[in-house]
Amino acid sequence: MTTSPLLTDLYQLTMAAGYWKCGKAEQEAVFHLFFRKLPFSSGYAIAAGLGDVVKWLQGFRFSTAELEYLATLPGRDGKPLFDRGFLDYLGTLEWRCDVDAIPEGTVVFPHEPLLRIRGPLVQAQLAETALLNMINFQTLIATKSARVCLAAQGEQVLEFGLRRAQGPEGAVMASRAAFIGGCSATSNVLAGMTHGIPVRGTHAHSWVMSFETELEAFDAYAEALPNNCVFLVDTYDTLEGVRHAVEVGKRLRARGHELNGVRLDSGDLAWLSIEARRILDEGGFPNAFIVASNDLDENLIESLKHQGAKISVWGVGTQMVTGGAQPALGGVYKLGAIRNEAGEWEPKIKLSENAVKVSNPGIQQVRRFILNGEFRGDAIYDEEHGCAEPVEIMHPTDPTRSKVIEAGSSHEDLLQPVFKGGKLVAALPTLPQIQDRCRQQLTHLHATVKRLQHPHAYPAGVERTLHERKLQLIQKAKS
Ligand SMILES: Nc1ncnc2c1ncn2[C@@H]1O[C@H](COP(=O)(O)OP(=O)(O)OP(=O)(O)O)[C@@H](O)[C@H]1O
Ligand SMILES: O=P(O)(O)OC[C@H]1O[C@H](OP(=O)(O)OP(=O)(O)O)[C@H](O)[C@@H]1O
Ligand SMILES: O=C(O)c1cccnc1
Repeated sequence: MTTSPLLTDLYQLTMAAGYWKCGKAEQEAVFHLFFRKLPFSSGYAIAAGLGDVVKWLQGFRFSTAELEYLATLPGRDGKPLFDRGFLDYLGTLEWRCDVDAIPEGTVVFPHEPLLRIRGPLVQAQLAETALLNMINFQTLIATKSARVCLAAQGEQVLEFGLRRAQGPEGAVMASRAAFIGGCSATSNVLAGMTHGIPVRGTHAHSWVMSFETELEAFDAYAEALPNNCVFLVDTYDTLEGVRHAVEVGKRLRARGHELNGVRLDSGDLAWLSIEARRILDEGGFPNAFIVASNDLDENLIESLKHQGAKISVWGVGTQMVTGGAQPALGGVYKLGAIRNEAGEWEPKIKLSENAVKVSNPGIQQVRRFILNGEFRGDAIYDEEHGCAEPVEIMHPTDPTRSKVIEAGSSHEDLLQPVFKGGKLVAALPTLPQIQDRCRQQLTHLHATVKRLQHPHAYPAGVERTLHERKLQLIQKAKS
């Protein structure tokens, strides 16, 4: 993954040049990264991408070659866009901001800051685009994966998406995020090496097609790779293919190996899997599993389960790594407060005709309330002012709806320090630990919030006193 600070939009650099010129570059600011709408009409999302964010921030330094490239960029009059003095200043920059983040694998909801960046305005601004790129995509895919894995009800889900992913880096990031959401393994060998994700695979139709007969193809595969025998059975006739797998499986067993399973990749997967199961069981292979693939997603998996499909491993490619019908999460990065010349924090707000787009002001934190092991509600509050007791949260866009947090709830604050003054202060979890966190988190959500369609809305909103200060700021900005 690139760690170049040029992984940004040009306007970040032109604004940076402007901040430098007008003496605001070092002014302290706080930005929050959040999304406004859950993807896939899901009841929750899974935070992901922080691991790559940390690597990118650790490498945040402009190299001589990068500065030389910037020096070649023309303004609209053809003269250099950037002052030499500004480029020299960029050359001295090292990451000095505080970063607080919601740990990867945490369930998150609209308007909750997944990242909070506090430090020199110019640095926080220059990080915006790369942070959005990494968090938006991985949060989208981790959420998709969590939905698919919940639909699979604990059965293995293999991520097969590399060939259909959004480019090579997108594919590796997608494999990482899919693993966080609950996938057991990936077919992407580079993601295996880069992130330590288990790699798995079967074989393609080309293997079968390159032989005269299917039987010959399975025999040759069993000879060459006797410890990796999952035969793709649908090249010519699926159930005939299963019978061939059984025949070859018996010869394999005689050599001291075992037929691991078969893969179905077309046709009616419910009916075929039931028939294939019968053939495998009657043939003496009750432990051979049935893998299914073919443009699967969470809804198809749920439907196949309702139909009684005898599938126990799910291969999911395109829909997993692209997000399918929703190819992007619309996360944004907004200024929450800026320190004025008197040294006080000034809350900032972005107005909009559209209530959902009016940003929350202040230095925000997210407090999650838990009762009897269940997540009961999240309050976005201003850390400078705290939460007023009893805690009341307002619906993000409909202030007529609010919820008072039940007495006796315990709570935890979700944003945790990752960088202090530019230094990494957190011990980063391993990918299996992040996956485990995701699995644990989901057990604390009520089943109705996890429903694939029309889920119950989890109460996540703005704490009352922050809401009131927000209304005052709106009034002030309008007048
Ligand atoms: N029992 C089922 N219930 C619901 N959807 C199914 C069922 N069986 C398969 N599907 C899905 O229906 C779609 C069928 O895909 P498609 O129309 O491409 O046919 P196909 O079986 O793949 O044919 P081929 O690959 O030979 O062209 C796939 O997304 C598949 O996962
Ligand atoms: O359907 P997806 O969820 O995207 O899963 C990946 C797909 O990629 C392969 O098909 P492809 O036709 O590319 O190659 P094959 O010959 O191995 O089937 C595989 O058989 C799956 O159908
Ligand atoms: O190993 C497999 O079965 C596989 C790998 C990539 C894409 N589809 C299937």
